[in-house]
Amino acid sequence: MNAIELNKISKKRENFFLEDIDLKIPEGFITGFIGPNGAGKSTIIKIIMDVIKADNGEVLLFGEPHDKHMLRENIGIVYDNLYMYEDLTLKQIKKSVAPFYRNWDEKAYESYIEKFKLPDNKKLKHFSKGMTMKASLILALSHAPRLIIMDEPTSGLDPLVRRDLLGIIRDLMIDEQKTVFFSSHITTDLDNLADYIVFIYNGKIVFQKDIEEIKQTFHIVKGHKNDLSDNVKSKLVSWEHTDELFTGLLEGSSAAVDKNENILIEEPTLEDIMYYKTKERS
Ligand SMILES: Nc1ncnc2c1ncn2[C@@H]1O[C@H](COP(=O)(O)OP(=O)(O)OP(=O)(O)O)[C@@H](O)[C@H]1O
Repeated sequence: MNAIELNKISKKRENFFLEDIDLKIPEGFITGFIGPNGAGKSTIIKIIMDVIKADNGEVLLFGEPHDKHMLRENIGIVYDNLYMYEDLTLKQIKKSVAPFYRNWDEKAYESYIEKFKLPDNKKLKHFSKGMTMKASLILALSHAPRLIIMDEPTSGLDPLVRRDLLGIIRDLMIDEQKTVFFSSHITTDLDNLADYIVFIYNGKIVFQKDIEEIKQTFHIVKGHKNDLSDNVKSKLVSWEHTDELFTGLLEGSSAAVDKNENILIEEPTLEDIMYYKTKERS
């Protein structure tokens, strides 16, 4: 079953156009949603959450069209919005939101408070950014949603807090088999976490693949500039070079270039793929 399915979604904004977006987010996995600033990630998340309407196309959540009840009960959204409640404690916020959820699980809330080591009787204005993000995650998790959507949860966090938060998400998957849809322009967050990657650029989906397929599809190719023949160039998505050396991204079988023993083939990071794919298109 797909947790999220977008069929031919379009949305026009002043200087931006989301065009014919088809997307399938499978249940039970972590899907990373990557793309540079302004690519359209938040716009798509807002369309999924019914905060803004698409001009055309269809959104299905667990196979059903949008409906307020289904959205509230089944989706936990985690983003940087708790600053609106900075004069309240997490306990006070919890008291006001819990009655809206049929499946609110007070025991789960308390165990997350303990696990994440958050003081829930302290005003949010005294929380660090990382603590606020964990608070948002606790509120989302405590109503037992089937799907957790995180919009840039790690942006603005220092590397240690980011690692801590990513560890929490990983543990959630081991313990509870949640479905997570996680947008980030910090691709290193997703290198060892995501099962699937959706890559968006300029309002278009560049690819959606599982991590294994990505490893088989993309290769970093390196060598001396003299080995950057027209034949090698024709196989590369894009490349760059100094006076001596070149580095590029190959999409497809590495057999296309590995006959040349001076050429090195390496596994790319998601950042490499995003970098060279956006170079191709710019
Ligand atoms: N309310 C709005 N009205 C008009 N244009 C908008 C509005 N919100 C966003 N945009 C434009 O839509 C485009 C996509 O923005 P969006 O926030 O979806 O990108 P993003 O991939 O989430 O980027 P980031 O990583 O920077 O958050 C941008 O060009 C942005 O300027």
